[in-house]
Amino acid sequence: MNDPMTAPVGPAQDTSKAPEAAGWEPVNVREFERHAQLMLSKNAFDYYASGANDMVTLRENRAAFNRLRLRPRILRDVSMVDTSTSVLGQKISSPICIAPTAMQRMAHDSGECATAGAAAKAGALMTLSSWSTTSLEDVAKAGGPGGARWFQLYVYKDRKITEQLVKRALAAGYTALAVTVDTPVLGRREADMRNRFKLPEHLTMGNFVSAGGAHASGTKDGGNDSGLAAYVASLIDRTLDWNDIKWLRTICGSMKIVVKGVMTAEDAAESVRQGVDGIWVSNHGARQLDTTPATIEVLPEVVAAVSGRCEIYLDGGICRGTDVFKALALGAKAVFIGRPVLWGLAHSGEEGVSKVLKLLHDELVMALQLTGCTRVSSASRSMVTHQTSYYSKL
Ligand SMILES: Cc1cc2nc3c(=O)[nH]c(=O)nc-3n(C[C@H](O)[C@H](O)[C@H](O)COP(=O)(O)O)c2cc1C
Ligand SMILES: CCCCCCC(=O)C(=O)O
Repeated sequence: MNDPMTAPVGPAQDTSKAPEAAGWEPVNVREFERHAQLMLSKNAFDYYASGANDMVTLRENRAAFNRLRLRPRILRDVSMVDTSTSVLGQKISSPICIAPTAMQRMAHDSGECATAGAAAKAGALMTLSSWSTTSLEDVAKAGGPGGARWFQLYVYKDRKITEQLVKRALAAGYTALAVTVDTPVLGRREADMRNRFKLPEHLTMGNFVSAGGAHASGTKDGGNDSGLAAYVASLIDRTLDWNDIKWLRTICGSMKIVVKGVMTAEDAAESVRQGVDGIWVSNHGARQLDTTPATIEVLPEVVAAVSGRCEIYLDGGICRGTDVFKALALGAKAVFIGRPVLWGLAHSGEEGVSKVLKLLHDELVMALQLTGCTRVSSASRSMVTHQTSYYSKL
């Protein structure tokens, strides 16, 4: 297996098969996606890009942001803008954080290490997937001692494996566990079914190498189906409930606990009752239950139910600085981006991720300036309205 820290530029960056991609400097996230489509194998691009079933929610995650209108304030000296903030007491340079996405080495040989390097350079928070193609220890090393890092947890049926993973994350300096709660079974991703999705043979699930066998390969023979769905069905614990969150608290040491995948006021209120440290509003990038609402649409009900008792984060469909602004204005403490990071990786590894982070950061700064805000906490509820509110006043 290649050492991800020193691996040569891999086939994903070979533009000889995609001459249209050579020298293309995308100017927005959607162009990074189009570029990635030219560069990546169909197996990899479809896995990264698709949503579940008819992808209604995938479209909604974007469309709902576009239905919101901004109400800018004027004459407020925006010559200096400060985007810094904090999550769970940790200072970060920007409210734009990195969501966990599995198997990043399909996008670039340097995969998760490149993402960690770019995050550390930008002072951004990175969340590493349980299903990383690099070990969590190597990713921590790549991010360096100052890097802000959370670890995303999938709970395995084999609780010893789960417990070891949690202990390793603690030892490696991850400061929070983002427990993903929306994935008792894998969503129906039809492109992966058609492609009979498989993790390429030269890659492994970096956190499970010592567990060996199916744990490390990341896919099982799914027959005519996606190998990922078969892997999840055989190894991931679908009995997960609130008692497991209590159990995780007993083994996670100083790491905080964030539940990732909250979509209703009821579950937000229950999460607070159960004493979680943070609530992550997410529909898993529209890859699990299709026809749920967009995340930005459910944010207000979650904010109301939580009523300031813990931090709230949001992901899903963010690809503009104005999207970030809208989520902050509606009560998110920070936002997370999933696919945009993969598109940056596919473009040019660490440099590509840095470019995506900078692009979104610059767009956020401009959104703040043009709405009359000099810091992220100035983005307020009154600055966002639904497009229909203008028609109702006619
Ligand atoms: C290719 C891919 C892999 C993902 N892998 C994980 C994962 O391992 N763990 C997890 O909790 N969420 C995973 N997610 C969901 C993301 O963390 C996040 O919720 C979602 O991507 C946000 O939407 P966005 O891609 O529109 O930014 C994955 C998403 C994608 C697109
Ligand atoms: C227990 C479900 C694992 C899902 C695999 C990675 C992921 O979250 C995704 O593909 O989406």
